[in-house]
Amino acid sequence: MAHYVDSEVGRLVTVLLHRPGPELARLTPRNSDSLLFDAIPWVGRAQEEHDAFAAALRDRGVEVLYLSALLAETLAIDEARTELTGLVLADPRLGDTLRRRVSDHLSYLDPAGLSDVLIAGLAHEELRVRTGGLVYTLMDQHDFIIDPLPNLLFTRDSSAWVRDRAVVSSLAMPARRRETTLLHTIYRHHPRFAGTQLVYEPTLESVEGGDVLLLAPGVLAVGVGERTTPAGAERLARKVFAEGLAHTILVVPIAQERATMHLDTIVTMVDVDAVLMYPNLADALVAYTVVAGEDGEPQVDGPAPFLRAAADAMDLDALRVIDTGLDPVTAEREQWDDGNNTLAIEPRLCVAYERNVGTNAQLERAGIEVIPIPGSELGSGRGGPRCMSCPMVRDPLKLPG
Ligand SMILES: NC(=O)NCCC[C@H](N)C(=O)O
Repeated sequence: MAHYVDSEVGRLVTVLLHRPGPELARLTPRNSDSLLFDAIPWVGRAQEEHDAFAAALRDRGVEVLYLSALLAETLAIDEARTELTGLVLADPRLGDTLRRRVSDHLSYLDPAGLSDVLIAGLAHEELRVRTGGLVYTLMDQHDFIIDPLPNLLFTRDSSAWVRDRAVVSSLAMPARRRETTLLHTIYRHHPRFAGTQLVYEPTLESVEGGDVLLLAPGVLAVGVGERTTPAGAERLARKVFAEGLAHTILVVPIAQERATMHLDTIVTMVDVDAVLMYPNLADALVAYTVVAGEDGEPQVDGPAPFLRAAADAMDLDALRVIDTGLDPVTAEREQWDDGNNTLAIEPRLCVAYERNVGTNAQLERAGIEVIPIPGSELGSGRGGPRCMSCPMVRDPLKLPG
């Protein structure tokens, strides 16, 4: 199976999603901040919304893969099972006694059951033991023995594909770090990905998929801010240059704030030469242009206005810019609600949250067809259709002219 992605907008063939499940039911007012949710989602409704998202993609001929199914299939392989349970059991919080109890508990689970626990976590009350030692005894009943992964929903961030290589992210926030161990094991053990080379690994400097945009074949934009660090962008640049996956990387500083946690919260592509962009930042955004020097080391030029640097790198006269929202206040509201965060199915066709009516009208006016999906519950984690999807196959982009 050839996985291949060289743009944001080439016809989408295969995408990885995660249908949210019991891990969302772990969110409480007590833990939602540290688990990176702004509200407590209604789980059943979030699942309905997600099913509508998956159906919209399937209706357009896209193959939808589910992360939990890939994980369960991977866990049927002994080596993968040993690797992932080993990582969970290595948590120093457990101590030896509780570690033995957890190990016993996991050993009785079939691959699907183990997949469920690795995603939804294990609560204190779910581990029924007569004696769990000091650690179990002193744990609060609200504590988790294995932390849940509610942000697995945002499959964009934990991995991304650049041409035929997988970038397994190194996630910045403690609440998300274990997500990448699942992807790392899936890509190295699941038969579907046999022979896949990894360009990035979870132990390296922070890089998150939401910050990586494939502006055009050979041209990447990488946001650096709350999540991806300059060191991560530099490491990624060195790797993609060494493997001939790109000739130019635009490194784009973004404010270290929740509203702009990833580059794809302020800019996404909707056509080969058009971006949907948060107007309150459009003019201020700059980019450093990074190319490979003769010694293979990244060479940095700039800064220059982002839109100018991007057009130059993409060999365009200019990028067409469509504004999020109609006025500064609507723009700010709709940017917060992921109005910017569209997923292109092909040039001029994208999926967007229905609630962002001003932005979606702007898109339609600019000739971009919008497939609206509900997202009132899904959005409580602050992520839209692009965040919730990891394209694995897109048709190679044919550039105009
Ligand atoms: N690419 C994205 O912007 N992904 C959204 C991630 C939301 C998640 N609650 C987080 O804070 O990481």
